[in-house]
Amino acid sequence: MTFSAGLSQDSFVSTSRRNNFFTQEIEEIPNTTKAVHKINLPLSHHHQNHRQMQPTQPSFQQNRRKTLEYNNNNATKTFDNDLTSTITVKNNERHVLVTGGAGYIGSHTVVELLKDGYNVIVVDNLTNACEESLVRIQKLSNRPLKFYHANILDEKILTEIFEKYNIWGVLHFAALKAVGESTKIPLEYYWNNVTGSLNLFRIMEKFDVYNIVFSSSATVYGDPDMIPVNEKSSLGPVINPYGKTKLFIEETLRDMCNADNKWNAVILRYFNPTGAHPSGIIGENPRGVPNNLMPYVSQVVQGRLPFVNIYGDDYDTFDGTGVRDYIHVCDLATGHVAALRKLKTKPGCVAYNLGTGVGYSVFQIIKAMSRACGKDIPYKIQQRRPGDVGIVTADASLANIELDWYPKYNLDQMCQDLWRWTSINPMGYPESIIEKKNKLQEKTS
Ligand SMILES: O=c1ccn([C@@H]2O[C@H](COP(=O)(O)OP(=O)(O)O[C@H]3O[C@H](CO)[C@@H](O)[C@H](O)[C@H]3O)[C@@H](O)[C@H]2O)c(=O)[nH]1
Repeated sequence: MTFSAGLSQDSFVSTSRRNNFFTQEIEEIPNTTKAVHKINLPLSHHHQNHRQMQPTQPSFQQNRRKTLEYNNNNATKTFDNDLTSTITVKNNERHVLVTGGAGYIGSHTVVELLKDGYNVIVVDNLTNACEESLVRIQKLSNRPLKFYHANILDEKILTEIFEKYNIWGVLHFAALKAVGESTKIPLEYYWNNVTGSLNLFRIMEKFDVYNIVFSSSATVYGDPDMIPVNEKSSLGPVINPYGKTKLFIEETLRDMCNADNKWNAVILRYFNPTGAHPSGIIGENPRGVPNNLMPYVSQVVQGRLPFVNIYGDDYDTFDGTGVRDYIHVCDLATGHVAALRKLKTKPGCVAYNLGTGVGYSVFQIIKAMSRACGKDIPYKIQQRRPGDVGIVTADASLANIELDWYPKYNLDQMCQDLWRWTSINPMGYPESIIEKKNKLQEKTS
């Protein structure tokens, strides 16, 4: 039987809103020695009369791979627009490298990094991310970034990047991330996530770059012995290969920091990221049928899926459905900026939970999404999903105290922002030339 959760309409974002604000032009520049793309960024109406954003040719010699370098010669030192307050760009020639910066959490973090004045280089192989997010990030933050379409397993390209730029630290997001998929193709997960990370760490060490922020997950706690879970809780056992890769990389970083005090690592354990940038311009772009609850619910609202499967209503929770600690992706993003600040104090290896400390059940999530979109949401109660636990919430007081980081967004805001992003971008990001080519190559190989 299918039920439906409908609540009074608190706020409604019209699905008729469409994002025609961004019109990306990508043009192949015929050049015998370089395969480059030119990106023309659209202008904010605030700036159209004052300045022109002109793409420039990449200044580096790279002729064997697809590399994009976004540039904006006329970037101003201060700016304001309707999305950000006035921001002073610091004069800091040092860069941070963001692996996986085109993905969901990475892209929102890059916006915050650019706002905070960092010079950002993104490395992303675009397997689970879209190049379009990078175009939009620059629009949002009104600052350029540099992008390498590359895999972290590629020692040669990483070496070139470290040779070329004065890199101060690395934010390491790049990873395969689907729990279910990891049980089917474990070798891919160990190869990409573990070997890729080891490759990155070795190259960092070679170039005397010892500052890293690592994207970990609450999954490292396994089935936690106490709720809310704090950083002193025991780690593992973790049953799926995805979670094992996170735990192994954490352990590697701890060993590296213990062995050599030049290394500093801030490990961030995310709870359940959701929402999207409040502008509705960047957000999560799941490929295929989403595994996670929030994007799944959102596709049900869109009519792309018929109903929400509620995996179990017999847990020992107040309404029987699973309870999780959902956190707005923009709060996670500011957590990374706080982590970089922490790295400047040379803390050794430290781990922090990033969550709100508040748990919501599956029923509460469906109701909150219903309020955000003003529609009834059909659902069906199903068997428990294998591997799920009843309740996981964070004790994030360590991050509050030591990082001076506090989440700002509540559940209704998370749902409203998610729904705004979904309404404006019903099918996610448009595919770039690179992604189309990748797909074609996958089909023909
Ligand atoms: O279609 C769905 C999907 C999920 N759920 C339930 O919703 C809750 C949240 O599930 P989901 O969104 O899949 O998140 P988690 O299973 O909590 O896993 C997330 O959070 C973990 C950290 O806690 C990360 O390690 C994972 O990568 C990330 O997917 C759970 O109670 C699920 O049983 C449903 O009822 N129906």
